[in-house]
Amino acid sequence: MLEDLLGYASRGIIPAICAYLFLFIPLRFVYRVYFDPLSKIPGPKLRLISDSATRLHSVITGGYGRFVFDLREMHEQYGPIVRVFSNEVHINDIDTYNQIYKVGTKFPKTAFYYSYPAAEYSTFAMLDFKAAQIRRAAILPYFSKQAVRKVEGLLQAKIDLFLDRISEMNTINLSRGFRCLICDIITSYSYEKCFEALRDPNFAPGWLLAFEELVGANKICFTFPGVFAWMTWVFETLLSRATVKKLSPEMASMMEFQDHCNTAVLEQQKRWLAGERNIVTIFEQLFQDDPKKGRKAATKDELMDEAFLVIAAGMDTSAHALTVAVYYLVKYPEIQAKLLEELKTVLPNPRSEVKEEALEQLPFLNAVIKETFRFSHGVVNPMARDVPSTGADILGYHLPPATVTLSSHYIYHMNPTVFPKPFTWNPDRWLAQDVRELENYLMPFSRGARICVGVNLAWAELRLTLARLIRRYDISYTDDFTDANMDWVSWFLPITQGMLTVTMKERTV
Ligand code: HEM
Repeated sequence: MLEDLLGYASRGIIPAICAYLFLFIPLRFVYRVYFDPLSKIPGPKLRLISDSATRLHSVITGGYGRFVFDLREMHEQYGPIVRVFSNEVHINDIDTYNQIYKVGTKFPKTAFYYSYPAAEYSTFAMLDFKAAQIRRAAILPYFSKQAVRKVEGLLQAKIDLFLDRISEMNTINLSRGFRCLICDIITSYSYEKCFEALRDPNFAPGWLLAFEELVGANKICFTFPGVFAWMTWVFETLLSRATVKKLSPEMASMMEFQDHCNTAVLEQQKRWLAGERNIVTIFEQLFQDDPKKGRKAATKDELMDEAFLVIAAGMDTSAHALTVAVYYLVKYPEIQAKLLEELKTVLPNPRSEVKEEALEQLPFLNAVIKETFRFSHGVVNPMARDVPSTGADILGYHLPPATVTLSSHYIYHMNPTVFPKPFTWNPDRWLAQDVRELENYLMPFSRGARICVGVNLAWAELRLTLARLIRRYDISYTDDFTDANMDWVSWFLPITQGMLTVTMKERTV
């Protein structure tokens, strides 16, 4: 009986698979290449055989991590718009970028690319314009320039600790040190729960190592977000924490880290609801309804995901930018010397203190940071936005509703016409008479309705940390450091192949 059933099943399944492979896929390929609405858009045709197969291939070979480099070549070959998946086009045209990423845009985020577990209920994953605007409006006041100025003391205190800690170390892993610094700033600033990462003897707390280990999972997370969400659900809901620990200590460590964030924000909510008002938090508005603004108090899931998001969004981005800056300042001593001379005008002694306000006035420091942002990119995977229900006419093609448009900042930051010798780190280019065109092509924080919430905080972190670090220490690479350590691949953020390891000597004058 069972054998009969299996026989019938296999007799049905095998022809179905054959029909799918030898009839459906070839016919669909022909349709995609010659007949569908995107068929006129140039691009490599083989990718159109199967999106899933192309993605799977890139996971196995690591190709998706190099996708942004391939995109540059594709644009050189095919022009400013390239069809990269059956329903996705990548665009390299600044006017189109500024239309898609403007305030009041009609292009929402693409669900497929914004469904990360742990950020599912956060601002980041909100697709609806109105809902996102309401949520952002509740958080943005805590990230305004004035708000960041108010907590400058907190930033300075963490930077003091960082600078003192490195004086105790022989060799310093700066990639990790910067992450610890930024993590402690964000967690203290956002919900009073400093993770004390800077106090770890080697800037290597367990959760940070877990973060690094889990980068491999990014391959799945950013190539097949749905699959990753499902795997995370299994880890979180079906398995006990002890089992997760046995199966994947890294995953367990990450979950513990998340638990800390969750506990901190929920504890704050409890205190706030009990009437306490003297709380350092960026979530105060989210603890309460605001009928005038059409906002309901955030749910538990929303609060927990927002708490995790600020670290996920703010830690590696800022820390990577700091790493890139120091890497190049050590590589080019003459540029570092020029910066040091400028810094001495506001920091007379190696251990002097300085306010961000004074650093804002230093042209070369700000040029160094802009050139650093051009190289660190922020989010480096192409950001995905859907064509609205009206369709869109872009670069001579009509894109039907729900076509996915992709834009990689890397492509703009490395534009050779706007930035001659684009791969040369050269802060002086930002000191030219007219830098409007350069500014137009620099968008590490994205633009418009969904621009990064933490821009002012990130600038303050970069200005204060770089100025005080370079003024106080003479930095050299360790003997085993090589430039290859700083090569990166793109797993949403740029992930370097190794660490920036340095030795430092206190300056005496
Ligand atoms: C150098 C530092 C940083 C860079 C380059 C950066 C870059 C970006 C970019 C490009 C986006 C848009 C992503 C997308 O649309 O897919 C973004 C979003 C966001 N960033 Fe940042 N970021 C930085 C630091 C921070 C910091 C310090 C925070 C807060 C602590 C933060 C919070 C956020 C949030 C909440 C969003 C989501 C906004 C939304 O979806 O509406 N970022 N960031």
